[in-house]
Amino acid sequence: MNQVPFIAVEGAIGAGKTTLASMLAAELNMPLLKEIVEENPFMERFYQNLDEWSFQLEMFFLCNRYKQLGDTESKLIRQGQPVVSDYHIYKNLIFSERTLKGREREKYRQIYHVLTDDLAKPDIIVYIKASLETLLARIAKRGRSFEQDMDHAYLEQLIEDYESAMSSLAITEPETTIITVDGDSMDFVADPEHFADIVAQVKSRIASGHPR
Ligand SMILES: Nc1ncnc2c1ncn2[C@@H]1O[C@H](COP(=O)(O)OP(=O)(O)OP(=O)(O)O)[C@@H](O)[C@H]1O
Ligand SMILES: Nc1nc(=O)c2ncn([C@H]3C[C@H](O)[C@@H](CO)O3)c2[nH]1
Repeated sequence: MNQVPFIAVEGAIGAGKTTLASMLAAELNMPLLKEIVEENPFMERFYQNLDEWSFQLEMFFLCNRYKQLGDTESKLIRQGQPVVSDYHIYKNLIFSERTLKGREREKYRQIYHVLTDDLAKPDIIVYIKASLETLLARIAKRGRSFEQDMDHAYLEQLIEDYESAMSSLAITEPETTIITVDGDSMDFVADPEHFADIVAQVKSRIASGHPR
């Protein structure tokens, strides 16, 4: 691995990505790339009517992430600086394949590939895998109003979509190391030993060397 790793934290809604990414960035003394969700003007309407608002919402997320990652690439990654991000660009496809249909899905796929195929890919993905019960508890704890009536079937489906996505990334991006964290049993917030265990895994992958 490059001595200056690009680390992305991923997992379904409420898994703890931002929390863990912030903790890792502080612990490893790396800059944090954090997505600002509240700026998305379609969020509330999307959760009220998925079919009507999916395309606008997915395009907004895609354009924002493209800009943010493009900037990060030129300011940090290409300058030899490490970074910890609270998302992987691939999540756009995980969500859009679930929320879009027909011509919109096809058009979105094409735009996704045009925009993202040449972006830097993370060296390490820390994938927080958590059950529906855990995700619902964390979504309730965070208390964003637009997420409180989320369809459980949608969330359950996303858990499966994340599982498939991580399996396909392991094949299509073999140079990326995926560290899976059991988000139900590993409480990196409450238990310092659990966090230390995750840090040790990340450090060992960095030390093991793996060209980007
Ligand atoms: N290991 C944990 N134990 C207990 N609470 C946690 C844990 N991780 C995160 N939380 C809490 O769960 C809520 C969701 O966490 P966070 O915002 O980090 O999730 P996320 O995966 O970034 O969410 P999103 O998918 O919406 O971006 C927050 O209130 C956070 O404080
Ligand atoms: N449809 C859709 N596409 C995405 O790319 C995407 N990324 C995040 N989210 C939702 C999950 C949380 O509610 C909230 C914060 O992560 O935004 C998304 N929803």
